[in-house]
Amino acid sequence: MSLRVAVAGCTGYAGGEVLRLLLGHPDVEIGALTAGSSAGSTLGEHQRHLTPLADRRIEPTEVDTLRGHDVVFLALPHGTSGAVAAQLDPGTLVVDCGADFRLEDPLAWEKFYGSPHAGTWPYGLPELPGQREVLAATKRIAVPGCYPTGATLALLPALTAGLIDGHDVVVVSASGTSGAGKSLKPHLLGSEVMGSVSAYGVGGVHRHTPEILQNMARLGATHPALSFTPLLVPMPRGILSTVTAPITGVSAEEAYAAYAEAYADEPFVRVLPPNTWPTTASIVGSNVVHVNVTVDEAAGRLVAVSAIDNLTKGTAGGAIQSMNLACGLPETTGLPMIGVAP
Ligand SMILES: NC(=O)C1=CN([C@@H]2O[C@H](COP(=O)(O)OP(=O)(O)OC[C@H]3O[C@@H](n4cnc5c(N)ncnc54)[C@H](OP(=O)(O)O)[C@@H]3O)[C@@H](O)[C@H]2O)C=CC1
Ligand SMILES: CC(=O)N[C@@H](CCC(=O)OP(=O)(O)O)C(=O)O
Repeated sequence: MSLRVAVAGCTGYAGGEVLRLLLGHPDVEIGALTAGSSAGSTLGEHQRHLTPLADRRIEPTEVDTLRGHDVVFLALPHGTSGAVAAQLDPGTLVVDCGADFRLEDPLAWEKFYGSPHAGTWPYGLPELPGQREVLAATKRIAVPGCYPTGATLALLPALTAGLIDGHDVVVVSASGTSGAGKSLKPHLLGSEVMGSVSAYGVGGVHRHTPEILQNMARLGATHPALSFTPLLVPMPRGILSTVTAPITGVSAEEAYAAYAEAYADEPFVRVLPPNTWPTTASIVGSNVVHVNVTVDEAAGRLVAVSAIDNLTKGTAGGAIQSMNLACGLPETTGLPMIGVAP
């Protein structure tokens, strides 16, 4: 099979990672590359690491340019995907790396994004129960946010195995700076970021809060309640999430066994050996998630930790994993399971 694939937003971090992975995908031919103000320049001027595509000319993001492809990846700012997707053929697979179609509740969308809700597409997290079947039958995929991917995969076995009920979940996630995109932001200047860790979106206001809650409900949380705090750390890639929640009558060994069983057949999720804790350095550049869990007996809480690469499993790798399912390809096709170290 050779899928002709277009990437809109090819000069950004998400679009660049989609292209890095597509270049290693055996069933893909790279078609149109589009962006905004960069149209007319070559990809090599923006993505020096994508050497095989360095001389490719970037086109404006127009529907006529994106038509005629089997798959279109949208890696555009929030709020721009809906108008483009609406004009694409219903038979074209559209994979949106942005947030526009992730949330089911229009009120939650309006509260956290401050714009009208564009709609809801099948959610591109294959590890959710029943989701592989949904993704195999769709032409529209909403790629999860990077924090929701890390937090949800840290929580999944605890909720599906009934270790916790989800009424008091605390998530603290430390992210690398690429999560914020390439555009210039004063708080991301080197002098501001280097040598410092900072909290932001504090107090339940980060826009990934409703997305994590939506996933918790889907995993069986009866009264989902979440406190989510993101941290910005001076590294380019990676997210380390710690998740805690009240637990009663379950030992650390039982919690570990539940996680090991839940993820035994997942190609991209590895539960580390007991008392070995995830590090972002181990998964950078790969589509792999490292997870572990224990019970803090004194606090009466389950503690789970996950590490993902925000651009790979957290965006582009997850997007291609879902594309593979939607195109009837083996789910792991073209996706790296090997990180880069040191
Ligand atoms: N970074 C991450 O970890 C993650 C990002 N995402 C999502 O992916 C999307 C892109 O994010 P990211 O790559 O970080 O952002 P960047 O700012 O790095 O890139 C944005 C891209 O969109 C293009 N663009 C901007 N405005 C327009 C426009 N009006 N019309 C057409 N193209 C436009 C830019 O082109 P130009 O160079 O011409 O301006 C660039 O290619 C966002 O929706 C984001 O939420 C999702 C998960 C994680
Ligand atoms: C470090 C950092 O700034 N991260 C981004 C999240 C990036 C991401 O996954 O989010 P979307 O796809 O929803 O934009 C943020 O907190 O806004």
